[in-house]
Amino acid sequence: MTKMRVHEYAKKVNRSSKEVIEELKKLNINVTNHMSTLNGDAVAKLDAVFNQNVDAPVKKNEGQHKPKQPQNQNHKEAEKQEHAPKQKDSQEQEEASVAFEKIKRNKAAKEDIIQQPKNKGSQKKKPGIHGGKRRQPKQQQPQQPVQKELPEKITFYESLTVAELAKKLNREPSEIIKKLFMLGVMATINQSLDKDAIELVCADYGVEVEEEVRIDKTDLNVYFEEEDPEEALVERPPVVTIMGHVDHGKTTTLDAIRHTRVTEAEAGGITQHIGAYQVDINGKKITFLDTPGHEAFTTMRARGAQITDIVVIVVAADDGVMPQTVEAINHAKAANVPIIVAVNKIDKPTANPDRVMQELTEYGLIPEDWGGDTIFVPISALKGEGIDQLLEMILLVAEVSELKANPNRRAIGTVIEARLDKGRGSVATLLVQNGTLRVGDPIVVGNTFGRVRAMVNDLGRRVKEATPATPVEITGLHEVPQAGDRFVVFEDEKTAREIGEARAQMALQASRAQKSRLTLDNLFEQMSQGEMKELNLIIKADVQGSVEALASSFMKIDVEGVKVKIIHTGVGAITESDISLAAASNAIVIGFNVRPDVNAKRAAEQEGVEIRLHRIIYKAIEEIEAAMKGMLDPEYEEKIIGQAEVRQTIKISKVGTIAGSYVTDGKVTRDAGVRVIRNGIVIYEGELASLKRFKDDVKEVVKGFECGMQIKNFNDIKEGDIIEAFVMEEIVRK
Ligand SMILES: Nc1nc2c(ncn2[C@@H]2O[C@H](COP(=O)(O)OP(=O)(O)OP(=O)(O)O)[C@@H](O)[C@H]2O)c(=O)[nH]1
Repeated sequence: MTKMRVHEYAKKVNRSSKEVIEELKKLNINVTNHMSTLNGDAVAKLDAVFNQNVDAPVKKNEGQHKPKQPQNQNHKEAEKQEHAPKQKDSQEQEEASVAFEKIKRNKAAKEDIIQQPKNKGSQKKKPGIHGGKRRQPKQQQPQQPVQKELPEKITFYESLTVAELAKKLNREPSEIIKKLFMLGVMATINQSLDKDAIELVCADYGVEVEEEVRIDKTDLNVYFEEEDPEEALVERPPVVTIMGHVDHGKTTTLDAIRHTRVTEAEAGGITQHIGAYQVDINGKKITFLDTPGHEAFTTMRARGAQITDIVVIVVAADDGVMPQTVEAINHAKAANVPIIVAVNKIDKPTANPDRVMQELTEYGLIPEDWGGDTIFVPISALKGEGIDQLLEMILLVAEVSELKANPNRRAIGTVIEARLDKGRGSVATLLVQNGTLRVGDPIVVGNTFGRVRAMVNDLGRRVKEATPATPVEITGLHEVPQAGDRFVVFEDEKTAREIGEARAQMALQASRAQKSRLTLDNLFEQMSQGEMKELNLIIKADVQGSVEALASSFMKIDVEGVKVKIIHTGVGAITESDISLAAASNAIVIGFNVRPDVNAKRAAEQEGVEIRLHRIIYKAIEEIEAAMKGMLDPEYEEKIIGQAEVRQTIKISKVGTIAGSYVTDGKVTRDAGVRVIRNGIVIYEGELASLKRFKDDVKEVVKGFECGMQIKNFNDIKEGDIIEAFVMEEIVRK
């Protein structure tokens, strides 16, 4: 005789658990709640009460033929008809609920085999689900299917369906479904399981799981994260940026370094400004970024490119620490880059290097002599004094930093400068950060791509390759990239083209999305940024009189010096040409007693043109005025959309309490606000953390269906609680 729980029985006879419990009380059978187990005797007695076929068999293979169901199933069908919501997904919900029913019954019947969900045509496809070739239908030999060994480890990408997971684990899907059920997860064979569920099942089998991470080839940052084997790494030159307050001598210092330290052989070369240069000190190179100031440094950083290894802060000894000195220190600190202080202009009689050092201690830059670890080098950039020491110190800091790169890989790096040259096309200075860049390399730079046609170094000489930390100017790109863009060399031109084109496409879409049209909501913002002198309006109304009345009233509005300008008026519906005019002139369209036609509506959506419809003149005026003053607050009112009854609570560690509920009225939506009502009293108000049908997150659940709800920051949910769902609806301005 079958044992089952009260709620299972209630479901079977299509009654509420409460009714069943009441009947049981009448029968003098003691139960505590709907989770209580009923023995066969009790079930038989209840069957008699509820007119069930005593011992109605739960057929093992009923899934094969849908109509052959136990009598009670007809009740279910009837119930479903009754509650059938007009929702699109009602079919799915029904199917899911049939499958759920079956799992429950089969569990109750302690069956070994759980039927597959009764999806359309699933009977025929069944062998396919098992891989197609293994044709022996498992149902025919339910005795003891030979179990294959469990794998030690499985991998997955994003998610797996129950069937896929079963295959990976060498288990029958039915077994997985059962296991999931035991673990509190209702699932059907084709349902996809998230990471948590997969891990739960695998942990239960003692199988290790690993989520595969697939690389997005179009994301250039990915190539920067690849690590090189330790043995492939060799020392590379440091990349240095010079920062400091205006007129403290950044440019003079950069010039002094450039002129004193260009190697003998290269001395004849005329240094070119390509945005960076290298100097050679006894065989060791240092790369200087030739764009002094913070802007370049922060722009690069803002774009995610950290290319500087050491910052030299130039402070004039006759002037001391100034605002931009502090700014420079903060930038370097934020980037976690070591700082060397060059105390400049020591040739000046008014120079007071000690004062500079003293002042800098306030910012945590303490000289070694005073017990700190910041290197201070007194220099006179103008006279070329102290430059050697400065360079030596840079090399010392570089050595401590152990800067390394792998020259034997495809190059990656960052754009330092780029421009369009009349004769040569797109010209970009690239700093190779890792690998070696060669002429002919297929390359993606920012959102453009190409092949390195020619390469010129900082001395204006043509070179064939550029090793790590070397700046070179290249030609051969289709478009001009931006400073701070990253570049990556690819194995072949085809890949570079594909990735470059994909990136260009993505950038285009992003920029389109960004190009925000004028709306009432951003009107004030645009006005306050001083970008707007006039507010362009297009007025369409039902009669000429209204057009004129509106136009003259709008013209009188003057907020913060921004005037309303009527660029077009007309009688009749809002048309597509009104929209294109609005789009071209960044205007808002006001419709008075008229509506946009279909094409206009579509065009407005596409172009992001705002249309405001009104029926009362003063409201139209008020709205525009309020928008210009930045006082356009949306108005909301609350609307109760549904109610659900908590029938069961499930505690999941680390997650919280899930309220297994039944929607008794209206609907519950994922984004609705919720109130927990106990004995007619609101005990909590908040929002949902999750709304699920079985294992699936859903947007809404309608009357007559069960769902699992979790309330954000509230776990004190109890059986019998009522959950009221409400939304705040914006009142449409008329
Ligand atoms: N006496 C003396 N004057 C210097 C020294 N270094 C720079 N100067 C002078 O200080 C002035 C400013 O120098 P720049 O190198 O242009 O300073 P900067 O920091 O690059 O200035 P901005 O580019 O305007 O931010 C120039 O007139 C230089 O000649 C130095 O060591 N001694």
